[in-house]
Amino acid sequence: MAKTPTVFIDGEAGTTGLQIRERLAANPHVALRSIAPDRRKDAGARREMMEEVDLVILCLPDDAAKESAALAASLGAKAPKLLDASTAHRVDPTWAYGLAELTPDQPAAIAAAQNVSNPGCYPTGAILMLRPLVEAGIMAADHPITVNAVSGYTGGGKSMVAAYEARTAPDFEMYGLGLHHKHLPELQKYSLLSRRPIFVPAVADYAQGMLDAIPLHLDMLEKRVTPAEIEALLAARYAGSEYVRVVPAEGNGKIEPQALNGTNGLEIRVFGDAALGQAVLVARFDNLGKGASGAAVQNLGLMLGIPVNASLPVATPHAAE
Ligand SMILES: NC(=O)C1=CN([C@@H]2O[C@H](COP(=O)(O)OP(=O)(O)OC[C@H]3O[C@@H](n4cnc5c(N)ncnc54)[C@H](OP(=O)(O)O)[C@@H]3O)[C@@H](O)[C@H]2O)C=CC1
Ligand SMILES: CC(=O)N[C@@H](CCC(=O)OP(=O)(O)O)C(=O)O
Repeated sequence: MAKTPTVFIDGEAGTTGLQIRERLAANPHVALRSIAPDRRKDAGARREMMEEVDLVILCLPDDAAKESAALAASLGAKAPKLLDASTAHRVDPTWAYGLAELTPDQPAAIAAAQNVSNPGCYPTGAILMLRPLVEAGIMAADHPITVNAVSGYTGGGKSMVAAYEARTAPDFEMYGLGLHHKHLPELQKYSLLSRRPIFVPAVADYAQGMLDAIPLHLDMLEKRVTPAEIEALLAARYAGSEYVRVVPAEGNGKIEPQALNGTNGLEIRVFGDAALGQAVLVARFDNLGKGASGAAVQNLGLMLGIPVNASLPVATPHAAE
């Protein structure tokens, strides 16, 4: 019988690490290994662990992730596969970008790669909406794009969770208004945009759930299309996808961010008015699901060639439409 692959989660006690652990705990196709809590930041202990396992998931701040990647590289041929949840390697051409729905070839690229970078939460939704429009020649690569977004406070990791739980953080806050948010390089690169987008994120007083919203003036696009035609193009692009769904934008022009919490799902809607020539593309997903830990488990399944459940064992969607 083939050996069960072994996995070490470096940063397993953090927000992303804990959720990955929860998704893998009952999976009989993978064996999780841990370092004693008091040695978890000890480079020697981490290097020894890396030598033993088949794959390491880095759930660490960027600098610590770079340090871990260097430790793995120092093992040469004995280096495990790496899956990095941080921002450190997302536009590094020697790492595969772990967004399986990016192109039809991406799952195979992730499966074959030694090192995979898990995407940023906000770029995941925006890239999946923009790239098919650029590839189809509907949107020019230099089209001026703005991405407006909101995240639950778990997106800021343990320190932001603590600030919200202590009631010392604002109920709602826009940020990134210096226009240098760390997600911009990957958002621009994988959306195939030549013009730097404007990104306006916000965080609010709820734990989990994300919306990315992209307003479009349709007469400024390369080809005249209606909101329904954009919806049809995206629906055809993601037909058959296990996790990404294009959903009719019914209702009263409202959407809340928490309905997919606990799952690895991502929904795309095209709100719009053909007569006005305007549309707003909206992606909804769990920042800790398809935005982080769910995507990581989906990638781990591809990298190890094993079946996985990328959603939590008991997904707890927060609200119905
Ligand atoms: N939260 C989210 O929605 C998302 C997060 N990410 C990324 O995942 C990574 C982890 O984020 P998140 O889980 O939110 O962060 P947290 O702050 O919740 O967790 C980080 C963990 O890393 C540990 N750690 C810090 N430095 C070291 C070190 N030198 N060696 C070993 N362990 C260390 C921390 O331990 P201790 O607490 O003891 O210091 C903590 O357990 C980040 O790079 C983030 O950008 C990616 C997508 C979304
Ligand atoms: C609400 C909040 O602060 N969110 C974080 C993004 C989440 C994160 O740090 O993770 P990834 O870069 O790995 O996606 C931020 O805007 O910096």
